Amino acid sequence: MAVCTVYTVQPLNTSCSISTPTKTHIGFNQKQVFLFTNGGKKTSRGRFRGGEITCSAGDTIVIGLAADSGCGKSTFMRRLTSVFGGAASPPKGGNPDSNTLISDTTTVICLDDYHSLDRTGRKEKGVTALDPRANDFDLMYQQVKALKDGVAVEKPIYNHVSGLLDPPELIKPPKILVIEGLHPMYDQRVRDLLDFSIYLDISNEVKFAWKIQRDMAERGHSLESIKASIEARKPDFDAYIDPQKQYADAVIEVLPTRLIPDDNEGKVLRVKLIMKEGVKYFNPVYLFDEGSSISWIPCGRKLTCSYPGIKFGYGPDAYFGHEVSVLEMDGQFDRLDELIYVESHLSNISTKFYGEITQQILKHADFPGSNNGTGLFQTIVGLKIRDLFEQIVANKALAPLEATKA
Ligand SMILES: Nc1ncnc2c1ncn2[C@@H]1O[C@H](COP(=O)(O)OP(=O)(O)OP(=O)(O)O)[C@@H](O)[C@H]1O
Ligand SMILES: O=C(CO)[C@H](O)[C@H](O)COP(=O)(O)O
Repeated sequence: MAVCTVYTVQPLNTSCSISTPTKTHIGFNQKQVFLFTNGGKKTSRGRFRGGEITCSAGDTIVIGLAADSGCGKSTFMRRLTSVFGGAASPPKGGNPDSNTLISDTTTVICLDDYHSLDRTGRKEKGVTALDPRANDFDLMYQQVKALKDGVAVEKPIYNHVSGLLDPPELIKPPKILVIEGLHPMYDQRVRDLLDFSIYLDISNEVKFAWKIQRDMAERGHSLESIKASIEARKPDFDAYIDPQKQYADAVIEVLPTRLIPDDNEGKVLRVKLIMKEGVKYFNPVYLFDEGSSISWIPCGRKLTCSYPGIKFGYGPDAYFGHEVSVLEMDGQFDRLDELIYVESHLSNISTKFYGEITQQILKHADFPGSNNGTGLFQTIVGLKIRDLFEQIVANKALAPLEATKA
């Protein structure tokens, strides 16, 4: 009796479907496998003890987060991990300069690890890290695909301290893989692997203000060197990074406030959450009335607002030819606990209990942006990703039942 390809599930508590020429058959949870004849008949079942069995359809969902350097990716990742109830840390006992962060549910890999040229190599060739020629998209694709299919990979490490490529580290397939960095949506093959994608779109004025805050105040760089570094990156940023936002399912756009005329301090922010319509497992958040256009100044009896106040906006729009819903917040909260008032007027936020957004923000009050739309919208996107993940898992669990009915 010939046995056809055998598949199993690598992570526990996941399921896996198997296709034979005659029928789709279903794998099993908890490291158990079925063997199938090439006619599609089940022959035996037992515990998986390792070997050559691989999974035909992995259960890892892949999230892409694109942004320029210094635009809040790490902060966003910390908020996302917290929504899943854990803290992330680098692989235990591994390279201390690893860029990877692992928690119970999520593994965040930094796409800088796919730089094909190290710092000296880029200098010699006169290319920046943003240039596709300095990155290995074939390897990025192969490894993200392998992880999505449930197969562990030996991923390279780009060492930001030495500027060199270090020996690789082992990455096992997680429940949720986040690929963050400069190019998660640049290569179509990688883009097609994404279950959801986000772009952090920080306007030049705000990027400059944040860079000054971090690199001048915290790292001792001069104003001139910060300006020069931003200018040097700009052509490649415009050519290779910025265009990725057209592919994103959600964009968080950060702009200077309109509440203070000619403001150039970059402290008060106007933040837009642009949500694509029609994305599977993603229902955009809305304010008051889905599909209407709303302008709301919540400052009154329930919300303390000092100058320049707070203004919300919501409504339908178009973004790179796609239908989108846009939620906007201009200004900042005086008291974070009063955010509950705003939260209670938002719908489709995918919280598990009343006040979950406010609780998350209060928990991380010290993270940058907790008092404005960046913190609020990053938290909301985190909740939407949790919801998307839970829907995908629930759907996969139903698939075997559906298949047996067929
Ligand atoms: N929402 C925010 N509001 C104000 N400042 C912020 C915000 N997010 C980030 N920043 C500023 O930008 C800096 C970089 O943030 P973060 O480390 O999250 O970015 P990053 O994209 O991960 O950076 P890198 O890629 O360089 O490691 C922070 O130290 C802070 O000064
Ligand atoms: O744009 C970047 C992404 O974080 C970095 O500039 C790039 O990874 C190169 O890093 P380094 O300056 O440490 O050599």
